[in-house]
Amino acid sequence: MIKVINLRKKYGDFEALKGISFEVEKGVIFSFLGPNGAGKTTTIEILEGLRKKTSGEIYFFGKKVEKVGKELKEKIGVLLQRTELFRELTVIETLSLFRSFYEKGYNPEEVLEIVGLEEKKKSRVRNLSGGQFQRLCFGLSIINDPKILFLDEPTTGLDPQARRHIWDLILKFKREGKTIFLTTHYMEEAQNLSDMVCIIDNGKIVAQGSPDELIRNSGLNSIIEIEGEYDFGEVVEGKTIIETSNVMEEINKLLNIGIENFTVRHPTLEDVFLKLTGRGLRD
Ligand SMILES: Nc1ncnc2c1ncn2[C@@H]1O[C@H](COP(=O)(O)OP(=O)(O)OP(=O)(O)O)[C@@H](O)[C@H]1O
Repeated sequence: MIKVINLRKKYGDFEALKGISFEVEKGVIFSFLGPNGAGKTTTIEILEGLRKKTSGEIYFFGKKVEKVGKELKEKIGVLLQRTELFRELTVIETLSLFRSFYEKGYNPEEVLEIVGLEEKKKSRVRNLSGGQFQRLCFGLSIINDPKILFLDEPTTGLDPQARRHIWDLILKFKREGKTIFLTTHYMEEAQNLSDMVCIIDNGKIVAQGSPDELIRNSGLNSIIEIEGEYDFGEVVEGKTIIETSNVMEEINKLLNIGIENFTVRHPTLEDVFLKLTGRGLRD
C-alpha cells in the first residue's frame, strides 16, 4: 500500500529524517511511535503531501510517487495533529463543505451516523466538546471514503471515554479493509490497535514489527514494579522497575529487605520503547 525507501528530510543543516525505510501493507493499522522530535510528523506530512522530502523513494499502491497530487489525495484521508475549523458553521455544514472538496465520497449524513454525531447535526462547531470535535475531525478525514487514512495523534488530550470512541472508529474503519497509518503518544493505544509498529528515534527507525514480536524480540523477561523510588531499578513515575529472568530470586530479595508492595507482570510495548530509546514518549 505504502513503501518508503531511504527517506531523508533536512531542515537547513539539521537532518530530521536520516534515511528511513518501511512498508505498510493493505488493511493493517500501522503505528509510528517515537519521543517528541523523533520525526513522526515530518514523516506523516511528507506522505500526506504537506512537506517535501529531501531524498528517498515513496510508493503508493505500487507506483512511485514524486509529489502527492490531486489524484492521490482523492484516495487518502488525513487527520492532522491540530485542526482549525470554522467555529460558526454547524456540524452538518462543515461535513458538507469538506465533502465538496472531493469528487467521490460519503454522504455527509452517513458520516454523521458513523461518528455518532446525529444529535449534534445542527450544533455550531464552537459548542462541541473536545471529544465531539475530534469525532467531527475524524468524520472529515473519512469524508472522501479513503483507502488509506493518516491519523496524527488522533486521541491526544481526550478523556478515556472519548479516546475509546475514536479507537472504535479506527477499528470500524479497519474492518472495512482500509489501511491506517497512525502516530501516537500512547503506548496502550499502539499496543491495543496496531498490527505493525515502527519505533523512530532521532530520525532513525530503531525497531519494526508487530507489538508481540517487538516484545518477544526485546529480550525483556518479567517485570517487577515496586511502589516507590529505589536505586536498584529504573525509576519511572514514582515506581521502580526491575526486569528479570528469575522472578522468584528477585521477589525473595525484596521480601528480605522488607519490601512487599510490588506487582509482577509481562513486559509491554512501553517497556520495549523505554529499553530502545531510553526515554518515555513525552520526554
Ligand atoms: N519546519 C521545521 N523547521 C525546522 N525544524 C523542524 C521543522 N519541523 C520539524 N523540525 C525539527 O525536526 C525534528 C522532527 O520534528 P517532528 O515534528 O517531525 O517530530 P515528531 O516526532 O512529530 O515530534 P512530536 O511528537 O513533538 O510531534 C525536530 O527536531 C523538530 O524540531
